[in-house]
Amino acid sequence: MPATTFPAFPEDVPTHPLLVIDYERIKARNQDEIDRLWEAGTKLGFWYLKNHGVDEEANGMFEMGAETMELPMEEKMKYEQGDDGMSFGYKAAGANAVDATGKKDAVEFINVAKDDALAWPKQARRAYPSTVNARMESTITPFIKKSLDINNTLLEVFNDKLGLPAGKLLEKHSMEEYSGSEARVIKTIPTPTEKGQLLGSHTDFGSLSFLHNRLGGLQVLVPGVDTWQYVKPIPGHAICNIGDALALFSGGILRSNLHRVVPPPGYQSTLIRWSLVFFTRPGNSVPLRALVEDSPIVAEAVAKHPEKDFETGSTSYEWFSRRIKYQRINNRKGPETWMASRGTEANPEV
Ligand SMILES: O=C(O)CCC(=O)C(=O)O
Ligand SMILES: [Fe+2]
Repeated sequence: MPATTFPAFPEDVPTHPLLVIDYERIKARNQDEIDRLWEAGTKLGFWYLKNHGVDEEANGMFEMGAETMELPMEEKMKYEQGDDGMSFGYKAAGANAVDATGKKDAVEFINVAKDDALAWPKQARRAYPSTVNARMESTITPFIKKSLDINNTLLEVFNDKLGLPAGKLLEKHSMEEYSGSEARVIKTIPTPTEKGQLLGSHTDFGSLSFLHNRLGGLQVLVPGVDTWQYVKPIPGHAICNIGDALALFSGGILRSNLHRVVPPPGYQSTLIRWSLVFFTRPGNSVPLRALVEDSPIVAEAVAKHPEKDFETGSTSYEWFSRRIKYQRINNRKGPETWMASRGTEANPEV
């Protein structure tokens, strides 16, 4: 079972401070807190979230992840994602590239679709290992429901700040429509000689990510700074970030920032690294484009930058499955395959 206490993040390693947003105050629609969330979402696209009330469910998810990763490889591979662009299921370490050279990633993970968690005991999208099924009702569905609740509240706040009609962003993330929304538990075995990327530099594919980290390793590339900087895990604080879909809907006002995972610093590099994410993504049929007809604020942002392209011509499903598919080593033909997996980071103006 993953440990719940960890050696501290070393003091002499520089980190990038994120704004700390208090979820209780956001829920109460405190204007100062909303303004700080807006600042975080528009400047870097990353922030800490405290008072989110999901620690217990997150601990259960880490246990589910550990139980799953302990299954024999042959068993896990029965639930592998495959090479066609589906994300749900198991991904072995080394199945994805981390860069254009085709260097392999080092992270193993299990992804559970929000659609399966909400439909349980019916199967919506795919079957899972027994360790997932055993904890669907007790652990996974409660974690996913709480995470959805939090991300939906944040979406409502961004909706209003963007001057969109009430409920517009929630409509694009309907609970009923199938989507790429999923929970992910990631395990990374320490690799003493590895200094490079464990999970390649990327922007997130959907709208909002809600991340629970205990060891360091996550790094962000802050606008205007040319070196990667660690984000230090803080107990009880989730790390939240904006993905491509919200950046596109908002005409680039909200920022989908590059990030990656490298070995944790100092003594932490000798430990198994566990992380947990819930990704909120738009419904499969939703076109990814700036919502210019719905908000003068978005329309103005787009008009100010005619050089930028917010018309992807893709639905959320197409965007998401393309990115998953071309990260896969099995689909690799050359550096162009990696380029085909890129999102808004390939268009750094967005
Ligand atoms: O493990 C982490 O800290 C980050 C994971 C991540 O960025 C992702 O899965 O998209
Ligand atoms: Fe990510």
